[in-house]
Amino acid sequence: MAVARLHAENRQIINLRALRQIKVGSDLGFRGKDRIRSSTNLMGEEAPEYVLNSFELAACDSESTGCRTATTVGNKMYVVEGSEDGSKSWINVKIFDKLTRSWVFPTVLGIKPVPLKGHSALLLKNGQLLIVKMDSTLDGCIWFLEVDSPFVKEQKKILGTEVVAWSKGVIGNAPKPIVISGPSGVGKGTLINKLMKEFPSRYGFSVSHTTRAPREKELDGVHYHFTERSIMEKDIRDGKFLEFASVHGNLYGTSIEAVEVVTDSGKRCILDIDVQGARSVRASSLDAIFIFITPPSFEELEKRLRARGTETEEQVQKRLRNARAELDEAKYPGLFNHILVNDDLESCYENLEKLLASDETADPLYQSSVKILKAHVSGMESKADHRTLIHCSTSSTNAATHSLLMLDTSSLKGGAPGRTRGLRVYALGSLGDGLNGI
Ligand SMILES: Nc1nc2c(ncn2[C@@H]2O[C@H](COP(=O)(O)OP(=O)(O)O)[C@@H](O)[C@H]2O)c(=O)[nH]1
Ligand SMILES: Nc1ncnc2c1ncn2[C@@H]1O[C@H](COP(=O)(O)OP(=O)(O)O)[C@@H](O)[C@H]1O
Repeated sequence: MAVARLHAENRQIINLRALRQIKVGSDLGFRGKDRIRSSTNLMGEEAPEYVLNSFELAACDSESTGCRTATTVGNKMYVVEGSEDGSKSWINVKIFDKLTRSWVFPTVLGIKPVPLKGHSALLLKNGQLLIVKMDSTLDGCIWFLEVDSPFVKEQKKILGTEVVAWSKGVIGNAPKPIVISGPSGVGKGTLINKLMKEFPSRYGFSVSHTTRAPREKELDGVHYHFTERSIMEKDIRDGKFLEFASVHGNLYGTSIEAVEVVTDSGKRCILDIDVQGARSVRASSLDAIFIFITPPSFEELEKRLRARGTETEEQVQKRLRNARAELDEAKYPGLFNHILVNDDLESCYENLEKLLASDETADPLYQSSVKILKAHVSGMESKADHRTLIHCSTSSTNAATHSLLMLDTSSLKGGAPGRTRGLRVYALGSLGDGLNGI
């Protein structure tokens, strides 16, 4: 019934949409051969607007010339274009300012959906473009380009340029990442190692970048990505980091990729970062659980730090000074969800395990062999309704079929720079492979 009603509603809207379609491109420097589709501005419009163009009309061109979409938001038109040419693939976002009639090349933050052989775009009410990649699995086809979101507005002020930011859409809710902080020598590493050893397939460690020198037994890419300050600073400017901080005189940071490598492997991500980093993650799009590990006494902390024997006396002194500040900052209300005292190692570990188990009832990660060959997205967002239709041609076996998916964007969490989680996808049309009610 619901499916039939949707189809009926959509047929009416197609006609309205035909009248509203704007043809752009002739005066914008596009080559005549390129096809451009434009979506009208949904921002500020009260009435729900939704469309379903015919598949042939809407399907995006994925020839070797690539694929472009153009979406208007206020006085700006956001052009997303990408192509894969042999071994080279590229993706580009540019903005046409209709007032000055000039092109602007924005700072592009986040991880891009490369390769982008073809795509379809739709402007959502929250200032994000929904981008559906073609020739991609269902799990990898949904992306968001934030063009007018609070995050992008803030970055524009900081960077003084136009900014857009990518995030990948993740179907379902994976369990929240875990941020573990605490003073140097309290036992964070020991507890995390124990957890990873006992549950290697459940937890994965976010490998940070640091400018400090490796310790004797530390391996590059395993304990840290050891890097040069100038390289790390450039990557920070390029928006590759979720957070970073200067700790004990060195630069430390969590790259977006470090977290994504873990979550993409279906594991729960553990971050070992300092209190400043924890604050930044709190303010970011990453929806995490924050745990502070505290020592039974300051004397015991000093004893452990010295017994570890990895620091010079000067470094030990610096770490102890910073430890006092961190222990104070941890009391700041609303920063840490849990504070665990690491007195006896076994009982602290047991408490940590219990705490994590109580939060592990989230949905399993969704994996699908269904491939989106071509797609067209159309929205039906209103204040109460955040559903989007994806009209696509799919393939799960050798045969391609035309299908209709509905994407529920009402409970999205996170966003750029990182992942947009909590997407729900429902199959409305002919999709096999157990897709109904994902
Ligand atoms: N903000 C931030 N802090 C980090 C990161 N990685 C490690 N840290 C913190 O940097 C501090 C020093 O770490 P490290 O040099 O390994 O020394 P340790 O804590 O004495 O083992 C610790 O408080 C870590 O939690 C990161 O990516 N970001
Ligand atoms: N509960 C504990 N009791 C005694 N020693 C501990 C305890 N937890 C950790 N340690 C020891 O303290 C030292 C510092 O621990 P580590 O995990 O390296 O701390 P962090 O990662 O917080 O800097 C290590 O030598 C470790 O074996």
